[in-house]
Amino acid sequence: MTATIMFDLDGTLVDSLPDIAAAANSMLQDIGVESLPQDRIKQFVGKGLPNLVERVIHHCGLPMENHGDLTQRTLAHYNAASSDKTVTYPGVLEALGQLRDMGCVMGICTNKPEGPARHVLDALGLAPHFDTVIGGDSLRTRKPDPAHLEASFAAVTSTGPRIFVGDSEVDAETAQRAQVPFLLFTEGYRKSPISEIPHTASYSDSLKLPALVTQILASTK
Ligand SMILES: O=C(O)COP(=O)(O)O
Ligand SMILES: [Mg+2]
Repeated sequence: MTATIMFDLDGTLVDSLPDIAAAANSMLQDIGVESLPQDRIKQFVGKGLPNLVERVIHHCGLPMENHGDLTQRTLAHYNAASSDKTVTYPGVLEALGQLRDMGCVMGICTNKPEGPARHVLDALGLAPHFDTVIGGDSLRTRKPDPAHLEASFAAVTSTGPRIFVGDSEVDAETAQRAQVPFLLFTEGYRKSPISEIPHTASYSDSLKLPALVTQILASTK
């Protein structure tokens, strides 16, 4: 038996924070506001770009009426440089190759806008592993709405158990609401202790992923 596996992108397969932070800080520079440290911006990642900009506006005490304009500015900066400093986490390419060899069908369910998500996957050589990419602006809703994950599974032809792999509280809530087993990557952008994030299993080394998927397949036989 094989599995159908949806993956979160930012903080799970790729460390994209440097490019996300650079885009947000370029937007702040455009309007003459001082840059924020990368670790601060990390706390704002997870619920999509419009939400990140909303949190930057709130943090900097800027008027919320500029949200639309500042979101477009940030997206433009991000589209211009979404893979400059972004790297694949160690072991990810090997693990994806092994899962593919096991016959798993895989896709991306990310809150990153679909355009830059596809660009990053292409630039880092990850795209061939995935049969679908559903971004944070692809539907009228996004994670933690389970409809985002359900639409991602519905977009691929698959058999066998479903699994979701992610790094955040948002991903855990999405999996729980969709009633899908959840594998938590502990080295991404989570804000809470691992013990407070509901998960089926967790891992810090992506090379462990194929074995964890095999365990879930064995337990669902
Ligand atoms: O863009 C975000 O806020 C997070 O993206 P992710 O869903 O791939 O983690
Ligand atoms: Mg993530």
